[in-house]
Amino acid sequence: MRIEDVYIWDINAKWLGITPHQLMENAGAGVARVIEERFGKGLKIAIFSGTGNNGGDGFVAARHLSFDNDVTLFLVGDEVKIRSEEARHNWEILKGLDFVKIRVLKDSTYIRSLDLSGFDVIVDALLGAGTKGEPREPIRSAIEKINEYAGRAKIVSVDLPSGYPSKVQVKADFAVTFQWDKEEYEGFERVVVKIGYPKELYHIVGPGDAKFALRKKGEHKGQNGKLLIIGGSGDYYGAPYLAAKAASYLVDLVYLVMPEYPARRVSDPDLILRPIEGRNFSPGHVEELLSIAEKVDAVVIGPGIGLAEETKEFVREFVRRCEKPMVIDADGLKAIAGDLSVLKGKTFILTPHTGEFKVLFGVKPEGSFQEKAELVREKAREIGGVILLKGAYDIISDGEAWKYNRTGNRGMTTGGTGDVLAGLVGALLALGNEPLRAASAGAFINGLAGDMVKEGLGENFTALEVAKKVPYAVKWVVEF
Ligand SMILES: NC(=O)C1=CN([C@@H]2O[C@H](COP(=O)(O)OP(=O)(O)OC[C@H]3O[C@@H](n4cnc5c(N)ncnc54)[C@H](O)[C@@H]3O)[C@@H](O)[C@H]2O)[C@@H](O)CC1
Ligand SMILES: [K+]
Repeated sequence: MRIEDVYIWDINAKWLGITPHQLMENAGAGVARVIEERFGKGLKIAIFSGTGNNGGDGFVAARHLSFDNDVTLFLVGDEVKIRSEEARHNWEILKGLDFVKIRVLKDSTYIRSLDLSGFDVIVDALLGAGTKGEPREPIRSAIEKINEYAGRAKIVSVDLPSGYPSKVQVKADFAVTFQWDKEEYEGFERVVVKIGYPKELYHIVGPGDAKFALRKKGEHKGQNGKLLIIGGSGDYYGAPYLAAKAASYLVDLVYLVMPEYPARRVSDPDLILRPIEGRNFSPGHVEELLSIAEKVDAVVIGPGIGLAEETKEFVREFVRRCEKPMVIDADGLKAIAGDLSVLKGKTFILTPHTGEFKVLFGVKPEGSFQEKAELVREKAREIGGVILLKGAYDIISDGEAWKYNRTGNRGMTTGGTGDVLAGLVGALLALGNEPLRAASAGAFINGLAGDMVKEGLGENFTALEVAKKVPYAVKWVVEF
């Protein structure tokens, strides 16, 4: 478990309706439970809380422990700094209790003069995951004060020893950390307590994934992604256009390369249109496309590209030689189905629907979404890349983890929504995301945009409307 995942899962938990109040209650109750399990009851307990949510867990623990123990709560800092609603709520409860003694400590000199002898257990809830830099006063003095009692009283840290990883940190007997043991924490004993996250969080794609994937990478033009989209054939210009349109909301530059015949139908100032000679892509275009690919961060190949033999050959040759991360979609998938070896050593995402999946791998995904997920994972592992299987639940795997996305609705069976998806996934790749995250976040945003269209129009809409809702979906995600 990485701290980055915790950030994402917290947001996804909120989306599932799990409130910060519930999490804090479970966290504080968990700390109290572990203390009583290890050390018994009837204890004299000092709890040091800071003004963040780590301190909030301390307030909750104080209440739980007060039932069978003698509890003193030391608030280190000014109570007006208790900002989160859940921490404030628990602080107000504590203030109304007569059996919990409360002392507010703002002055470092006073903290240094404190006498904590007589306490059996000291709970350290000063600083947690929100710590920035070295501990500052008066927290620093409180940490040093607690450490004077190491060996004399049992010291239990909430989430992690306050001050970690700087030099000045609480010398804890152990830390009670929440739900998962975080890989990054080391050097202290950790006891993990669950705080009510459901199993879904391992697999569900939510706004957390999308928010993380959308973080801006730079302030200058070109730093936030350049994407190449290769598609179109004969009369088909809609598919690559939709992919490009959707992508243009996320990245700085979209190069749309189409055969000149369909390209004549497109005029859009948001896109850089590069027509190439002829009605279809053919192997003669490979060099030209590879040189455009040099300039971008990622490539989408396949929307509307058609199934002419020369085009299939072009796709295989391009994929075999392109070194950029790629999204391969639609007819592009059919082109490579005959020779999956072109994917060897590449960074790529395949975006098949059920039928295309069957063409690619010779088996049809069937059964529950968990069963389908196992199959997708198996095939992703075999080909060494990411597969996004489109459906009522989109399933995404990189061969190790699998995820599923629930946004979207029946209206999205309309033609072209898959092209929008391919464009979004490509854009997220171009932003520098790892393929599993790009695919997951793309599926989420695409479905959310579709759900927003449905709110206004019902279930009869077109893919262009979905593409145009992308900025609204992105805004929603960023603000969530
Ligand atoms: N879903 C979640 O995020 C959960 C979080 N929980 C608790 O919330 C904690 C994180 O809460 P917060 O994000 O509020 O962060 P913290 O409580 O770790 O600390 C933030 C506060 O400390 C101050 N601060 C930061 N760095 C400092 C420094 N170097 N010296 C002095 N003061 C400093 C900040 O100004 C802020 O007031 C976790 O460690 C955990 O204990 C739990 O309630 C369980 C669920
Ligand atoms: K702590």
